Amino acid sequence: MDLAIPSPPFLFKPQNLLRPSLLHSLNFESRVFAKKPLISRQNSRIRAQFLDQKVDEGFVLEDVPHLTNFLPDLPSYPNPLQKSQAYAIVKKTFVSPEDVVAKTIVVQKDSPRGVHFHRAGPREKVYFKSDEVRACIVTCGGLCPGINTVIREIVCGLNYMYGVSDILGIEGGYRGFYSKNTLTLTPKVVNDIHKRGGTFLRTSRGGHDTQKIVDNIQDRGINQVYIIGGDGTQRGAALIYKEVEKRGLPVAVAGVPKTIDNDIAVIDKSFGFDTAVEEAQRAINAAHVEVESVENGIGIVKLMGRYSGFIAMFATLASRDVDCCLIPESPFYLEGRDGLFEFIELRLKENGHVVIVVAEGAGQEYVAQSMLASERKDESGNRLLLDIGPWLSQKIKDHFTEDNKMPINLKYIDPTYMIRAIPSNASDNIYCTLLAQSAVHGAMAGYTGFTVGPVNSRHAYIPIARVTERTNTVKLTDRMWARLLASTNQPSFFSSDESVQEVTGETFDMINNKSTFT
Ligand SMILES: Nc1ncnc2c1ncn2[C@@H]1O[C@H](COP(=O)(O)OP(=O)(O)OP(=O)(O)O)[C@@H](O)[C@H]1O
Ligand SMILES: O=P(O)(O)OC[C@H]1O[C@](O)(CO)[C@@H](O)[C@@H]1O
Ligand SMILES: [Mg+2]
Repeated sequence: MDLAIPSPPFLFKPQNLLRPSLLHSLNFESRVFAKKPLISRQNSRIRAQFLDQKVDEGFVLEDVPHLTNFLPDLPSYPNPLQKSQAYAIVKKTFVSPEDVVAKTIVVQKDSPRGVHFHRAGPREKVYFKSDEVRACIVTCGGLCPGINTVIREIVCGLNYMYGVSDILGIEGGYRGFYSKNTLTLTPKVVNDIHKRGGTFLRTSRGGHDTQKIVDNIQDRGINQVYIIGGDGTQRGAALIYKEVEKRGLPVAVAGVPKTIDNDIAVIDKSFGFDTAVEEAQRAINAAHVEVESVENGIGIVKLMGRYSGFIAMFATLASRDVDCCLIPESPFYLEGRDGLFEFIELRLKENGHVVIVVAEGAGQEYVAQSMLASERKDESGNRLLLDIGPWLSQKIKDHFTEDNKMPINLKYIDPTYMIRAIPSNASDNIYCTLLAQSAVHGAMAGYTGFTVGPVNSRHAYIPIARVTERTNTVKLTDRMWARLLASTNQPSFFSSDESVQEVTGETFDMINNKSTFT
């Protein structure tokens, strides 16, 4: 494939150095380049020379859109943080646009440099005058500890760091844009909200109508939109950003990823997750206390996790009282050798009790088969899950009472909403503050269509599409699941002759094409 090299003056502009658009113009496919260069090695050397050796072979930047991409004449201003007391003695007040965060930090000597994201933080120039900003904040999807902290810190960050005072709250999720009046948000109004669970702005599922939302943004003169929500919400945010771009509006769209399930890709962990895992300990502890006090006690705790078993996995690892953890990514079976029934019987004989943690999305096929249920969806189009908890409890009861096999004492605990309807803990609060401030710095700097989040502990600006293109799930081939199996000593539920690939979630999509249960 021949290399169509743009003229050097274009190439050597510093702002062009690392952009994927440039890589595209050089016949690179930015995202797969690290693994699969589309040009020959010789050509890539030519390219590296042209780029003043700033772009090494295998370096990929996941650029985020900027308002000047479609509004080239947009004026910029010195960042008011230059005069901020908060940043007065910071050594390096501003983050260079060339500071990047590596997606993969465990590498070999000869590995390509791989994918990188812009480091989040204040930029030297901003593209909004403080008194011309009209920002809005919306929260969508399910609840999660820490949403109120993010709202509070966006409001306070805009006001204290950038002198912005015109901030609106959109009530009740996406549909609030076109069906509700707005709330006025000031540091005073949001002062205490981080101490409460839930969302001060309320939330909803469904109701995303891009045209109506952007009409409303335009009508109200909003020029910064902060959207807090999960994968569905971020998909909606991407559509809003695209429509804003199509209409040529000077509106920055910033996403803050929120999900109790920790199912958002790329970022290290979602806010509120640690709080939820901590709260889950209380339920697990209660189950343990109950079953320890009776003969042949079996405790079952159901935790959230639609397609991703992170809450169940981390709650199990943290607790040490859990004998077996069942997650959507790891098919399990009940009967026969190394099945769940055999394992329970063994533990009862050994310890007199057993605690099982089950993620709500685990074993859905089983429940569906036994209930002959048809698929139902919520307003956002998410599949409504069948209740694995009572189903599993009943199956275990039936098994042990059949032929008077063994007298058992089964206690079922379902703390589902309790783990997400609480305020965030201290570390999540700090995390939420960083997310909010990063989002504010990014929007003020003119970035748009981006989401914020920590990548290998460094906060970064990530193109929205990167966090929505796949669901973050527990990889059975990763060490963390092995650590759990080593800690509980539970069966892995796959036999050695079975290909691990078949059960890792890497070869099939857990959402659309569920795994087969044997
Ligand atoms: N593909 C999509 N395109 C546009 N909007 C979407 C899309 N998917 C979901 N939305 C909108 O995003 C909002 C939230 O979506 P959803 O209910 O799926 O929750 P979420 O953001 O994924 O959060 P969580 O799953 O963590 O509760 C809803 O208002 C929904 O209409
Ligand atoms: O009942 P709701 O509020 O729609 O939300 C339940 C779902 O939301 C989640 O908490 C994700 O936000 C899932 O774990 C759960 O299945
Ligand atoms: Mg979701």
